[in-house]
Amino acid sequence: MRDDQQLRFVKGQGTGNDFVILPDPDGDLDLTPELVRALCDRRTGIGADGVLRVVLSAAAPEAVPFVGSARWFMDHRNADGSLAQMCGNGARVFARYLVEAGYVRPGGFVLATRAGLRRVEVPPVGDVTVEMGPPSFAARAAAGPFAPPVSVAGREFDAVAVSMGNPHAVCFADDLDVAALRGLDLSRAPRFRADDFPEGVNVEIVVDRPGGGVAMRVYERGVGETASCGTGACAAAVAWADRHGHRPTGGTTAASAGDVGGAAGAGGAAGAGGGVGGGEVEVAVDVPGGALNVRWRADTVLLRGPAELVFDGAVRIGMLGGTGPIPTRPASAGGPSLRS
Ligand SMILES: N[C@@H](CCC[C@H](N)C(=O)O)C(=O)O
Repeated sequence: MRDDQQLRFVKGQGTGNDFVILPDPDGDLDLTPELVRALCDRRTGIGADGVLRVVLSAAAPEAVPFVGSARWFMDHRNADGSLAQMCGNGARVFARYLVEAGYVRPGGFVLATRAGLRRVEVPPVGDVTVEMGPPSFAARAAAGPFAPPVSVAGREFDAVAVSMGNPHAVCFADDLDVAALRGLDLSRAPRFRADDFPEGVNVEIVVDRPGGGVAMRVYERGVGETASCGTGACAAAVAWADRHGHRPTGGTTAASAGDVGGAAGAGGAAGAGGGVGGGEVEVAVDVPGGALNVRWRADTVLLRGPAELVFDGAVRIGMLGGTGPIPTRPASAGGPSLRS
């Protein structure tokens, strides 16, 4: 519900990666970068790492190709107003919202995202799982393995470039333990060659976790340091497993279905340190905001973790720094503006 002055929202978070959820089923809201920045401002707005606009696929021009497969489109924006292809924690929070708001029954269903269709599994209570699709390791055909230099926290790394729909540079800090990882200064943006990451990149710093798996911190494209990043956790997990020679075996899992892959959320030992079983590789990923579980299968990666709705309310748009009345889509326009 909204009027010219107020915009209703729900605040959600998954392992501390937090989002302003804007219900906009019919796509009436013109979600400008300025409005996103104002909502996400932690001093003068609600405060969040990003915005999740909840819109019917039929009302989102980008999602029209998915209308037959996914009723809802996750319109994710970074806190700086930019678009991202995918957000793993966002997808889990978005799915939890759809269930709690009564739009979808608990269980398995499919979301439309800018990276394509993503199957989620939302139990009535407890962790939410999203099927993230297969990772893609970047390689430079002629020049051998691609190890782009990345400078972050005052250190230089040869990163592992992994796409989870969005770009990641995974940096292994082999000489650091978890305590030393916590002590790094991530206040400054990482540096990298624009040619290596023309769309920018999310940067993960990764160390071994006692008991197996990894601990990581992340500097997100379009946000800054965050308490967690779901796509980053998947990128870190598969890069770590691959580095140790652990790759999933077998072909498409029995439960897979078309381009959204297998049934998310089935099986898997919570908190497993890292191991291979039944053809899949399971990796525990600790982030500053909590713990995530990643399972890498031959055809997809499953991300599991908490997703909570924290509070809801109405924001007085006129009071947000630099914004005027709520921007609405002109009746003649084909859909909401997707300027980045
Ligand atoms: N926090 C997200 C990733 C959000 C998008 C990212 N900042 C980008 O620009 O690619 C996640 O949980 O995956």
